[in-house]
Amino acid sequence: MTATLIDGKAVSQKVKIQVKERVEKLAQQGIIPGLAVILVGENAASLTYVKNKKKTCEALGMRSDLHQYPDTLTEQELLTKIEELNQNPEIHGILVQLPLPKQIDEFKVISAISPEKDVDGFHPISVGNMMIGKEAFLPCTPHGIMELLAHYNIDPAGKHAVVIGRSNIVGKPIGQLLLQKDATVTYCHSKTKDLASITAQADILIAAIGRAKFIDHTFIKPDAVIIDVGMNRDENGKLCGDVDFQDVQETAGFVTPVPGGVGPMTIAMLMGNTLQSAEKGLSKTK
Ligand SMILES: NC(=O)C1=CN([C@@H]2O[C@H](COP(=O)(O)OP(=O)(O)OC[C@H]3O[C@@H](n4cnc5c(N)ncnc54)[C@H](OP(=O)(O)O)[C@@H]3O)[C@@H](O)[C@H]2O)C=CC1
Ligand SMILES: Nc1nc(=O)c2c([nH]1)NC[C@@H]1CN(c3ccc(C(=O)N[C@@H](CCC(=O)O)C(=O)O)cc3)C=[N+]21
Repeated sequence: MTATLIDGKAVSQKVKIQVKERVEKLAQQGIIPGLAVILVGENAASLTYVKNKKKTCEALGMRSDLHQYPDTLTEQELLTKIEELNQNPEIHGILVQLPLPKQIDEFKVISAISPEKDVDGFHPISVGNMMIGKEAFLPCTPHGIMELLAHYNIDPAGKHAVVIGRSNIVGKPIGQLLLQKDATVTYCHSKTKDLASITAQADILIAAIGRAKFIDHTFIKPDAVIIDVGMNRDENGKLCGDVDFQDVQETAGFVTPVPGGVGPMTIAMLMGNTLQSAEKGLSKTK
């Protein structure tokens, strides 16, 4: 038996259709959801993400402004720009593309974004609210993964979920969201000993490592759900995930491809958060 494909592209289309309908409703009241994306430097992965976001915003009738700067930008210049966007009523979401050049303190920058416009869900207030299960913008990649699981009727309750990676943007928050859905969660990272013996116990395995095709069938339990977050280039320069997609086919129960898995869901969730921010702004002014 080959694994069932978790089709992130198809699920993201459905999400985007729903977003588009709500954008059209807002437009009748004269409001266009606006996303501001700040890109400092020329990180290749960031450029692809930025391009996809712009395209999607346009397709959904949303506004997207790209603010692009050379990697010599100072921290103060960036903070001034963020303050200006915080004040701009036509902008409902602000996203600062990570990583930032080393002269800029990432924490300072993220903390400067108004939590009401923090559509990435990276502000400490958003993170705190998410942790205690209160309303917050959820980080797009983990939120997209939860939507994928729900769409395929994969209920995390009582399952052993193993997360490889503990970054603030993917690893840590996906573990939290799975915990909220009653999974038993184990985090692994670069200091974990005997990784394969732990991942082999996973009913749901989340790979957020950043190493091309690192996870093969020897890491996984038969019929496990494998979610591949990685965005890497293989030896031929082709986009690939952290999972060796071909090699796990006969062992896994479900698997996400790269491209076409988690990535498109990340974009769809970002559009959803920006729309939600615009809708909230409207209800406040009423
Ligand atoms: N599809 C999407 O929408 C998105 C994809 N990505 C991609 O996902 C991947 C992860 O991103 P991100 O979380 O930002 O990456 P980080 O580099 O911040 O984190 C990588 C994590 O993997 C762990 N790790 C590294 N090597 C090993 C190893 N040999 N064994 C076990 N654990 C290891 C690290 O451990 P330690 O903490 O000990 O260093 C770290 O916690 C990247 O490929 C990125 O491009 C990211 C965001 C969105
Ligand atoms: N502040 C911030 N927030 C982020 O969410 C963030 C970030 N910085 N920095 C970089 C990473 C990476 N990331 C991706 C999202 C979507 C795709 C994506 O759309 N991938 C598609 C297509 C890729 C292609 O074809 O090139 C796919 O997997 O099918 C990729 C990568 C978000 N990140």
